[in-house]
Amino acid sequence: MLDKNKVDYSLYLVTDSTMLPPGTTLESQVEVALQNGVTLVQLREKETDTKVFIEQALKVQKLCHKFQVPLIINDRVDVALAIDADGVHVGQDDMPIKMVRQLLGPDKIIGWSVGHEHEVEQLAAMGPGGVDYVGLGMVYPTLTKKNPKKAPMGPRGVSKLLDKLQSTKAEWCRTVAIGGLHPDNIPRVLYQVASSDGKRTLDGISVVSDIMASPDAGNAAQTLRALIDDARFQYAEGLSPFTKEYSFEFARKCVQQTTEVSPLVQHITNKVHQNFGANITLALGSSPIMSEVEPEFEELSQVPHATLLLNTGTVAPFSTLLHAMRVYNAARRPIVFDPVGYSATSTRLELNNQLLAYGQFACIKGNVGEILSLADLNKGKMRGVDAGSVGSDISLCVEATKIVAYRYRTVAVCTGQQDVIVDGTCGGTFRLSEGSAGGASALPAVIVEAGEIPVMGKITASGCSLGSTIACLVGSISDKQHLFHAVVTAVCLYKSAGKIASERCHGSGSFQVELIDALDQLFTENHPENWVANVSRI
Ligand SMILES: Nc1ncnc2c1ncn2[C@@H]1O[C@H](COP(=O)(O)OP(=O)(O)O)[C@@H](O)[C@H]1O
Ligand SMILES: Cc1ncsc1CCOP(=O)(O)O
Ligand SMILES: [Mg+2]
Repeated sequence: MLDKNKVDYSLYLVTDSTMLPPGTTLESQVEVALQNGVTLVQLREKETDTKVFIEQALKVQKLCHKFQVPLIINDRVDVALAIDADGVHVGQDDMPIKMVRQLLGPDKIIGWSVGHEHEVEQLAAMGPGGVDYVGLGMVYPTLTKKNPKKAPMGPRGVSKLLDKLQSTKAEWCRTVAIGGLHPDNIPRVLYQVASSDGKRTLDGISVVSDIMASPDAGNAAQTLRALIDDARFQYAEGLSPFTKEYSFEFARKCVQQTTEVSPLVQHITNKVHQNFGANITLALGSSPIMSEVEPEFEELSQVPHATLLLNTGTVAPFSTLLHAMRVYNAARRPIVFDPVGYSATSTRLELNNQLLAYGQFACIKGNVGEILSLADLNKGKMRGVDAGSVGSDISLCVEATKIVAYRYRTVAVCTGQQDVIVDGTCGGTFRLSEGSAGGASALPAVIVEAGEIPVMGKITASGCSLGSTIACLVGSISDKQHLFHAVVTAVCLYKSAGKIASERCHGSGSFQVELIDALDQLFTENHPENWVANVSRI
């Protein structure tokens, strides 16, 4: 007899026989998946007639019994009743939960597809007698769901739904994430998804194509099982010791590589920054390309060492920003995100939040106003795109930068007289169902400074151009090299050039020109030990 409180949701297979590879059947795929660690099965056959569906359900049920794994039927309450399945999964447009419960009785499992906070409120209002678990998503785009009604929400969107489950006290409700989940993004999703209070993490992940469409479904399931059991998230190699000698050596190598590979830096940036950013990119031995033409994004992203600078300064159309982000994420090429004027208007806030909810960024860079707002530590909204007068409290800046780095699993940079850089990518562990441990405060952080350089804050697009600089250097590194160090190198280089330029210039007009000259010079000479900016670990 099923005890629905003891169900293991960790690896939940949802079937789809339209994607079976040649030589396999629905049953053969399910069987090898069960042999290799699947803990729950849902029969989801949208295009099958009732008679065949029941035949299939009985066969799959036999397999599930053999492995003592519960079988859930998608949508068809009648089929579930007819074969005495363990539960039913319904979507938002299917039979209402109350009716499903009346038909199934209290002991069966009811799952619901949930993508919006108000749906969580509804299930909370129904109490423990309603929904037993929710499928949260979709996390990433997937071909499995044809014409999806929901936009991908990314790990951040899923976390927000967990927050809602917490605030509505729906503690009985179990959760799995679904949509576009594969071995290359699952550890990150499991690590990243947690309620803000850290008390709620996912109970499992749900996959369709990764197993059903695999020519070796056993191996696919085993890989997923291992990732879940390993409970570790690893973005890059462990953090190297941050000694001065190591930093110089890394910086030299990083500049050298940038010269050698000349990264293509696609800029989707504001009009104010375009010319300046292109010249800075050239000074750093890289190739700028300003493009907002969606059909060419994919081709650009495939160029070796392509990098994307995504700057929301004069707000390119949302679809363009989103498309570029998807393309570069899919190509596993780095994106440097500069949410200019993040909370200056509600339009910007909404747009930036949507990008942040879905995408994965190598680096998020902002001025103090932007980073404080991103960390929810800014009182009130920003007045414009410049930092304003909020920036004097360095410990608050460090706290905010850590929150941003942790929340978005990125290298976060907060600019100002002192630049704060925090590494949120270095890895960690997750535990299904047990809440998230650790947190932002333990992340490695450094401060880069070269004294007060007021003129740096007095030219427009100086922050944006730091974004270009970061993108150039980040574009040059390999997967195995440490992203954090590349960002630190870029920030040091830029700050050092700013210091030199400020001494050579006659005012903010000539500062721009001197800044490009100084960057060019420092980059060409490549002697990081002579850079004037100081890096200190905090
Ligand atoms: N008072 C200052 N002293 C030294 N460097 C500064 C100062 N203000 C800004 N910078 C530098 O200028 C660049 C732009 O920073 P900031 O003005 O904070 O960003 P934004 O241009 O996005 O508003 C960064 O590289 C930052 O380090
Ligand atoms: C003035 C202005 N308006 C929209 S974007 C922009 C440039 C902002 O540049 P930065 O963030 O580097 O100061
Ligand atoms: Mg800026």
